[in-house]
Amino acid sequence: MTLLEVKSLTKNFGGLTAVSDVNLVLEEQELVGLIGPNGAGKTTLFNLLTGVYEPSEGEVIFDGEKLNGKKPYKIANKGLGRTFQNIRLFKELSVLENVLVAMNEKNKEGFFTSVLRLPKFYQTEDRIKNETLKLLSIFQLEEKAEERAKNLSYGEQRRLEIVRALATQPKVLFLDEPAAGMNPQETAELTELIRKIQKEFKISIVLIEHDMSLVMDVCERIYVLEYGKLIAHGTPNEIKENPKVIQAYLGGEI
Ligand SMILES: Nc1ncnc2c1ncn2[C@@H]1O[C@H](COP(=O)(O)OP(=O)(O)OP(=O)(O)O)[C@@H](O)[C@H]1O
Repeated sequence: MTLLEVKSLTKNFGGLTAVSDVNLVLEEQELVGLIGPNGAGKTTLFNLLTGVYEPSEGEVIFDGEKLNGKKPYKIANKGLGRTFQNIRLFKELSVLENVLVAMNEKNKEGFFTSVLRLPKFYQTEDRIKNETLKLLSIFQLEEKAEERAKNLSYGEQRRLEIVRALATQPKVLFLDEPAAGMNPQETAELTELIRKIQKEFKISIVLIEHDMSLVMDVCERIYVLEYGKLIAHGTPNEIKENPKVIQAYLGGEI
């Protein structure tokens, strides 16, 4: 079933069209790549889909509902989770607290339950903590639960960002260059993790990534952007052999 539909999406910044007439679909439980040279419009497209920017033209339809004009937190609550290119953790908070903050919006107790610390409040708190620890264990971060985020290795911080996005219980997870700055070992582990996330959480994933081996390895379909326009889409094998894609990446020197 189609989960997300993007119709003729365009974003202008003054005279620059960063995203131009883009159409794409995302099915349930699909793992899709979004690639393209630097400045192609990939992050802008993520920002349009998650409500950070309003489209200049076009529509974003999620689960049959038009998202245009909705605030980012409303869109997140509807089930679109994301990570950012630059790490955005609360560095002074513990790993556990970082995830609890992300979960908070989804699990808000009634005002009186919270303020009066009724039994339900503690039950909910315990349940959330247990769920969080379970989530952390999938990402091999359980033993670091009490560690401050700033003391984690780079790869661990990136994994924690993904945990935070998953804590909002998304139906679609947008990962913006999750392997950026990772060494080959960390990238290989991340590749496995992305597969595991899709299977265990049964969600759709859209992945922006410059590491082509990662993209070709995990994605079922790939969309290619160049100068804001979609120039190709297809399976990894089709994309690898597409002359327009080769031209975009290698400037015609095949
Ligand atoms: N807020 C903004 N104001 C003006 N121009 C912008 C803004 N955000 C992005 N752009 C421009 O839009 C174009 C697309 O940028 P975007 O960051 O979406 O590309 P990208 O494909 O994600 O690139 P990269 O792979 O380098 O991250 C670029 O020319 C960029 O300079």
